[in-house]
Amino acid sequence: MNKTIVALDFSTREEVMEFLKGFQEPIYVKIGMELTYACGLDIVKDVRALGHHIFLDLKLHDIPNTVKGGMKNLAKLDVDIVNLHCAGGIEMMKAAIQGLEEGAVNGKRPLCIGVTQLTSTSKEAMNEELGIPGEVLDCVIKYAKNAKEAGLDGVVCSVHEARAIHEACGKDFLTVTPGIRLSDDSKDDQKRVATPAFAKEEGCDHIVVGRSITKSANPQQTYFDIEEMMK
Ligand SMILES: O=c1ccn([C@@H]2O[C@H](COP(=O)(O)O)[C@@H](O)[C@H]2O)c(=O)[nH]1
Repeated sequence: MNKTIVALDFSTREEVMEFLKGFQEPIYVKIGMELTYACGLDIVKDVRALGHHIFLDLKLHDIPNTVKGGMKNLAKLDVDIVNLHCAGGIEMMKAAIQGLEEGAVNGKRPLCIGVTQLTSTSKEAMNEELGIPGEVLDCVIKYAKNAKEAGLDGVVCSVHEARAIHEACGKDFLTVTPGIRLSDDSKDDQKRVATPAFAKEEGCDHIVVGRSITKSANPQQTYFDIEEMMK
């Protein structure tokens, strides 16, 4: 199974198809809000038809009944992974799993993972803007434990929290880590960043990589280089 999940943060179907043309074998891709809001959920079917694995990153966060209904419909798309915000609470996460089970295709529901704290959130922003005191790690672990209690399959976190999450929630509890940068000195919206090599060291199950691949001079080569680093 590919360790790298490529974030298809494009705004047109043409850009997606052009990018995927470079891959003869199935890869793991992430379809998020930029692409979904531009192309609708038809893009999921188009990418699936090419044989790629899909993490549908729509980060649901609403009252339990609404999330349950939303997840029931997402399950029918037969994607591999869906997600939600752990901040919605345990009741909401349990409802999500119920919805996924009700919508499951051939009795198999997508994996469901919870976003703990966005990798663009710093300690300062979490404390001062979001009003959550303490260390990011403590909040992330608390949310991961809640996710596990609710029956989720894993969480989205930064590389820096993956090891502690596996210790707290078990090695089979998935850690999916965005905020991947090829050098330590990159400065953009991501705050809790790490290299693929460090992700491997910390035992992350999957890394999510967007711009470092899609905006590189040779995206396919960059993808294969990163996959090699994760082996
Ligand atoms: O905490 C999170 C949750 C999701 N993401 C998503 O991952 C990619 C990262 O893209 P880069 O270009 O590699 O920064 C993007 O689609 C985010 O929506 C995240 O970054 N952090």
